[in-house]
Amino acid sequence: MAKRKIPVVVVAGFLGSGKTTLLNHLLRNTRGARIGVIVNDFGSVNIDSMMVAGQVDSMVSLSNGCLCCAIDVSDMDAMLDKLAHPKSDLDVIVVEASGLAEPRNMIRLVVSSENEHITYGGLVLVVDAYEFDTTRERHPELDQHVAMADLILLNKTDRVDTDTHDDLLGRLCGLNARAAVVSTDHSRVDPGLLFDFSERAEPRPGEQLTLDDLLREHDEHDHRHLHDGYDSITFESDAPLHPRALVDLLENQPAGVFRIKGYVTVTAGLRSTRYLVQTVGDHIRFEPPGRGDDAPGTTRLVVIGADLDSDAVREQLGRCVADEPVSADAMYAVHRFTPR
Ligand SMILES: Nc1nc2c(ncn2[C@@H]2O[C@H](COP(=O)(O)OP(=O)(O)OP(=O)(O)O)[C@@H](O)[C@H]2O)c(=O)[nH]1
Repeated sequence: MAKRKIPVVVVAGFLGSGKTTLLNHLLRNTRGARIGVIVNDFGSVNIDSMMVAGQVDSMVSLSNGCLCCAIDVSDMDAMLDKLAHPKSDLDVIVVEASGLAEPRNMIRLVVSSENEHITYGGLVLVVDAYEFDTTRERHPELDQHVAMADLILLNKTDRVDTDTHDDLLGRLCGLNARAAVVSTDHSRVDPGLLFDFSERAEPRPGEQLTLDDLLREHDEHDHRHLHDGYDSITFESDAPLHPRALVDLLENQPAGVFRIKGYVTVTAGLRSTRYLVQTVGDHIRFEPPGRGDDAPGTTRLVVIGADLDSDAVREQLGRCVADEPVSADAMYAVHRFTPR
């Protein structure tokens, strides 16, 4: 009997909307399914791949650019070939696009693949309920992304009140009457909703984009990409950081910054502590580093934003390095942002 083709599900969503959180949730709730992932990060250090490391059956990671433009169909094929081959017993491949990727291009790359073991499995779009309207003001094309999706996760519902949630839910359903829209907190969705996508050789005509549409639009090259104007800066340090200085910087971010993520070591009193730190807009969170933390002791942060002054950002981060002993109570600054 012919082997079933492996569905390739594309997960997209603006910076910080909850894509890696979704991937981690799926990997912890596989129900026996074997999952391969392709992880793409905009920065030169792939923090996302570190955040899912150790949980996944097979992973390919690509950093330093947006999957939607940094690669062509043959590059995508090379990545898919690593995961989908005759001996591969994966049940699904999840492609986590960078937060600045164009979903249209991602779909095109998968649909145009010549790998005979895969089939396009649909687009899952993660929407940050708290940031959606602000982001949409800067990027009206988010409406098109919503319209293209097969499943929409209205995520971070814990950060908005019921009226805002209901209003947003109604608008998303209005933009895409075909897709299921599911409200989630920390991307906790029934995995069956993603893995049961039926085989689909191409986006369904009349309902979203046809293959012809995808290919034609890409040839035109006249459309702006979400990542136009965005930069990413990587900051690395072997010396630990001063927790209060770091929190001060995160609370008063350099102009243009939208997203910061990475691993930090902070020191206070006699202790050094390691965290995974993340900001989305003005929302800050410090968490235990988890299994993917492959360089304990060092700090590696990726800062993403529009029109950033790289030297100024690096200099500001450099000033957070603790160059003399730090009193133990400086750690309270961080404790305000750790999950209870
Ligand atoms: N309050 C709240 N925070 C959330 C929720 N989902 C995710 N987060 C947090 O939002 C931050 C960003 O989540 P990620 O899953 O890394 O977002 P992402 O879309 O992968 O980010 P990029 O890859 O940088 O685009 C993390 O600190 C998450 O813990 C949620 O439902 N509620």
